[in-house]
Amino acid sequence: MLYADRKRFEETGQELAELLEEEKLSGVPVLVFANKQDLMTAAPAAEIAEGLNLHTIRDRIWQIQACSAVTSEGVQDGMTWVCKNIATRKK
Ligand SMILES: Nc1nc2c(ncn2[C@@H]2O[C@H](COP(=O)(O)OP(=O)(O)OP(=O)(O)O)[C@@H](O)[C@H]2O)c(=O)[nH]1
Repeated sequence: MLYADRKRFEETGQELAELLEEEKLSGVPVLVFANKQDLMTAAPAAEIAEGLNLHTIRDRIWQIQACSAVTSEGVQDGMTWVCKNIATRKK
């Protein structure tokens, strides 16, 4: 997911919250890539986490990973997190 537009954080956060209510996704870990970090204009990961209200997620583990698809920085770290946490499903 790419979030470049700060005005849409609230809307995106709402959509994410609705998605996470889906029964099939119950307890499934959430990883958000804060992409485009090679650009000065990119919102920092902390700002995205705040904007999407990730800190209100209590029913599963979640992570926000700063990355750049252009330089590939952070991409591997995010995927490693997925591999480590994919089997953990909070009941
Ligand atoms: N500088 C930079 N550009 C990126 C990065 N990731 C994607 N882009 C560029 O951003 C543009 C949009 O990429 P898409 O994959 O179409 O993403 P999108 O979600 O449809 O659109 P955005 O809202 O721009 O994220 C393309 O020109 C990509 O090459 C990145 O990490 N850094």
